[in-house]
Amino acid sequence: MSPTQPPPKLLTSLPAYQTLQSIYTTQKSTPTLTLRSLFDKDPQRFEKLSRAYESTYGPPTQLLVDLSKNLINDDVLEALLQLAKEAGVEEQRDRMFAGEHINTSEDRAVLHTALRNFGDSPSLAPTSNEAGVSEVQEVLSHMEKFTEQIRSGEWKGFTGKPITAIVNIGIGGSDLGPSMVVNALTPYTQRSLRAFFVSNIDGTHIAETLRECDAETTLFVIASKTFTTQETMENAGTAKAWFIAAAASKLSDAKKAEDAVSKHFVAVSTNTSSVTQFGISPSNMFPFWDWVGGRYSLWSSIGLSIALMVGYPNFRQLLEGAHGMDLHFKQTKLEDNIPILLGLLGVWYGDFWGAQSVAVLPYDQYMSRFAEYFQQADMESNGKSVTRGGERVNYQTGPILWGASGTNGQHSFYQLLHQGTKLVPADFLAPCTSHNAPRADDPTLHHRILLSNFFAQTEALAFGKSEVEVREELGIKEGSGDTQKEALVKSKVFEGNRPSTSVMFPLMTPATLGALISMYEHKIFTQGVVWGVNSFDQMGVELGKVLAKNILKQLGKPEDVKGHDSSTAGLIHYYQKFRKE
Ligand SMILES: O=P(O)(O)OC[C@H]1O[C@@H](O)[C@@H](O)[C@@H](O)[C@@H]1O
Repeated sequence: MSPTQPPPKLLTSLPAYQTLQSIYTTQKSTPTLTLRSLFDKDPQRFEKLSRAYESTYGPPTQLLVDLSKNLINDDVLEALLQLAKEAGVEEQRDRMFAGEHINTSEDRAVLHTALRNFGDSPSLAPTSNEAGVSEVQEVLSHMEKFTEQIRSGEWKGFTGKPITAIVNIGIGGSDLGPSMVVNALTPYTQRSLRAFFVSNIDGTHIAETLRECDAETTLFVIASKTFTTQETMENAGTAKAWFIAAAASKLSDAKKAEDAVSKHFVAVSTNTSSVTQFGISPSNMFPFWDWVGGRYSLWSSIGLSIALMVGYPNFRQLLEGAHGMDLHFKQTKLEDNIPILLGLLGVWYGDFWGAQSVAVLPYDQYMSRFAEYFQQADMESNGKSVTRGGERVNYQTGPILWGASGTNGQHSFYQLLHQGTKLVPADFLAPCTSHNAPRADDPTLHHRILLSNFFAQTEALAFGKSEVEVREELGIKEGSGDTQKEALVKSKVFEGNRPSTSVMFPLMTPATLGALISMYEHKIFTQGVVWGVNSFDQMGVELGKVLAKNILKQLGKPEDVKGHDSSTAGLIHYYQKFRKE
């Protein structure tokens, strides 16, 4: 740990924690935080508790973040902001931007924000002289040149045909970001190019993808920060063997087939020697640096597949949109700082109301992978139970994050959101305008219906339907004496008071998406600081990897299966009995 960085205090030891705890306990006995009464009492609640974001950098980008349907009043908000101060959110934020090694366990800087700083905002630039920061623009230029060559057809495959399929082979941060963004920005993609993302070691993933591809027109992007990840290396090896076999049969020359690899394989990594060893020349390599965390890497050359699909200018706008939000996060006072407010709300629900999970619910089909992406970003960042100082926490840290795009979720899990026994704070996101107007006679019909559902759901969650209303609707007076009818009344009641945050934006554009991702990254950061954890390592993924390597060696013969508990040994023996070679 750098000497300038004191070990964090436990959240429960902060004075503002006690204030919040007492507000929570008091309101439990005499409910003060009921959304119906909060809205009734204050006609200005929406104006007071919604925040409009307008970018000051890059393409004009707007977001409306409505916090008013959250279980907060002035006292809660004040105490939460005080909590952010006591936890040192602003100081830690400034350390991150400056390039201090805030990833203490790995002794690394955390500078994904430097990847989207084009030099116009010196106040956000790192002061630490971290190796690689000065190369960012150079790598972007290489990406720009290469993506233009592929998209224009100037870059030819080994038989002289242009590239028509991009296969990104990577996993975790080297997969989820690019695949989520390519999906979200589908309207901006070059439709003559198809994108595939292979991540799983399950041979089905690569096999099904290769069935769709033609070696003559396919470009493989091998994306791995470390270039040692088992899944990626095996999938890349399989793709290379498939390619060489296809090229050899076409060219009838093994040497020429090997040479053809350079036209069809590029690498994105921090590990030049392993890339070279794999057989990809450094000229076909797009580097990045150890200060870019895997789950924060889509802004780096890991975004190559994005740039290939949407074009470099749109990729740049994605980065600019994110930078606009970085400026907001760095420069806006706490009470208007959207990522900080979102982060504090999460702490309020997790550590005081006992919420175990949060739902992310985009009403935009293009954002169907948004929740999946943020599962890694959030849960791998803050799923920790010791602080940066090594102290075991005595409170909840990162939530379980889940979600699906609207309206699909409504016909699936929303029942639990409305009437279940668990509190699930939810973020609802929606664009005001859709990219699609599938019906000629009424172009906006689908979107109007979609958005009416978006508005209705947060209203229903917040205000519910009281017993009085249900009785009135059914015409059943209190104490009717009919047990069946009484049960029906109870089952139709919606308690309401279920919190949500709504995020709206004019249209899903590259810059808007950049701003949204950056907003959530900084929310995760804020929470990590409040909880005192290191949001930038992922020690918890290691043990399983080590055990799997050992087990792999024992899968051959039953007598090799050693050193396991009876369950694990029994499962391996079952596999050995039924497997087919
Ligand atoms: O990009 P590489 O190095 O292949 O890592 C891929 C993924 O590996 C996992 O084990 C995690 O550590 C992720 O954070 C990471 O994104």
